[in-house]
Amino acid sequence: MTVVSEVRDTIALLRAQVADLHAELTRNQLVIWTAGNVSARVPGRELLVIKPSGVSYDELTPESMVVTDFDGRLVEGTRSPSSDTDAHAYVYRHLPEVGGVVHTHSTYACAWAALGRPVPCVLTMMADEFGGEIPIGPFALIGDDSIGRGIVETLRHSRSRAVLMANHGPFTIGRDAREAVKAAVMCEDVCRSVYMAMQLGDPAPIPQDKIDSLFARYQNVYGQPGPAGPGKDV
Ligand SMILES: O=C(CO)[C@@H](O)[C@H](O)COP(=O)(O)O
Repeated sequence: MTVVSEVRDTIALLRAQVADLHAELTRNQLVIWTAGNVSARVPGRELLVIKPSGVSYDELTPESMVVTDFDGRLVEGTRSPSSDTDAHAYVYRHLPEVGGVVHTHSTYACAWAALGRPVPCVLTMMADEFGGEIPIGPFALIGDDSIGRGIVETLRHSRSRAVLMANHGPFTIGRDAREAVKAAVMCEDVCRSVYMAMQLGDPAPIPQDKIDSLFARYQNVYGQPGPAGPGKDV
């Protein structure tokens, strides 16, 4: 029995979930052409499911998803994995609580990334979802561990599920892939709202104790009780 066959059912579910979640990127207008990707950790294994590189979102199916190890090596599938696979794998290797990673080039988040300016916490939704500002990560070139390292170093000591990699764009994390997609949607929305606020004047910061209180409520009470757990919008 191979390592993959032992988790075949799990991988089948993740292939379907990851393929479906790419449709959320287009539905929420977070990507153009093929510029963005979603992945999911295979629980208990050093494996991840991610989209193939450069394939149109319309063509993505569960079968076209690929499985790689945490060195980005293809384990299952016929196509080359996303060019951001090394970054996703680095996050899974170093942040064990993370089950999903998303990268997009959404417009407003990229505008903040181009400025290299963190997004200040001036909206309750930011406090809810990100627990504070959305930080900027270092400039890093694609092709080795440097993007992953920048994501992990920035998010390791932050409550934020989003980082804007300088001159590049947003990477988001979650306990699963759906949560990481939600963070990507909310990241773009608050980047747009705060940008608009700044056209009108100086947005008012939220005091730290209020941010803490909003974050605690949203993470622990919001949503439906039950197996999905608090903070899950099932
Ligand atoms: O940021 C980049 C390239 O700069 C990537 O996110 C690509 O734009 C999408 O890559 P694939 O997932 O299709 O390889």
